Amino acid sequence: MADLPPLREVIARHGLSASKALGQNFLFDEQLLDRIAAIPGDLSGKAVLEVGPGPGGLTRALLRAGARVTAIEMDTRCLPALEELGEAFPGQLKVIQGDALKMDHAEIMGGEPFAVLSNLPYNVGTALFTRWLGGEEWPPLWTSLTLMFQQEVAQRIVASHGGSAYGRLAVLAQWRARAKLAMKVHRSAFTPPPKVMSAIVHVTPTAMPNGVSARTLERVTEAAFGQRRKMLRQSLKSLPGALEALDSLGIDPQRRAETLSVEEFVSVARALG
Ligand SMILES: C[S@@+](CC[C@H](N)C(=O)[O-])C[C@H]1O[C@@H](n2cnc3c(N)ncnc32)[C@H](O)[C@@H]1O
Repeated sequence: MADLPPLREVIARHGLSASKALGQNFLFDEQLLDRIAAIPGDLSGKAVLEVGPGPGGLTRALLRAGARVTAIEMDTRCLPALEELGEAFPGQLKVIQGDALKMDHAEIMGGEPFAVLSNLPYNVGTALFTRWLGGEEWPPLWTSLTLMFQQEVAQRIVASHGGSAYGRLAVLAQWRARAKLAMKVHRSAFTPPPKVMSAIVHVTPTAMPNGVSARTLERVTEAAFGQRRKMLRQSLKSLPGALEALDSLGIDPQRRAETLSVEEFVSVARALG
């Protein structure tokens, strides 16, 4: 196995001071990085998409685990460090420079199933998460998502109905996938430390319920949680057929959005056709 220099040395040698504009907070603890790389299970020989490798901390853990990694990084300053890493693991690492939000990931991965691992800035992470979990096509080409979020967002993704964390993100993440909180990561593990705690969410696709369109479900949750303090009879009023759907399903229109389970949202969307 390749003998790699410590990450701090790599960063110093390549002058990779963390850029605030690019949301850079680096992880240096290699044991922690190995534990993160182990979350999706055995990656040996598997295709992995890593978004935002930065200086390559998680990347080296993935390569050590035997994964074939395609990494998309926006910051050109990181490329020489990633190139060095690629040389230490011949044939295992492909680096693509650019904005992951503007790329077709399935195409980049050559149509082959892949696991996604990523530690991204909050806004980019949420945008990609919504994209990976949205759309009518299911199952997706990705086999799992292992993503770092600020802890509060991670809790919203895995939330059950009945609480204030439950909302559109939870329904999106749970109606045809299993989402669990895999690991909490203390802010002090990052350089520089962010203001808030982080957590890693692990998502795996499940079967898509029959007769439901992703777009319709999205419209229902958008309307319901858009006015989450209101009763459904008010918040869903603007959606044609929604109040009739509640009636036919025996769902009390005086309930509020956060009391509806994921399954109940799915049945409302199914009734709307
Ligand atoms: C929070 S840092 C994490 C770096 C490294 N993975 C780690 O854990 O130490 C996020 C990385 O994502 C990169 N990045 C930010 N926005 C991006 C985008 N839209 N596409 C690709 N990379 C992006 C940043 O340049 C940065 O290297």
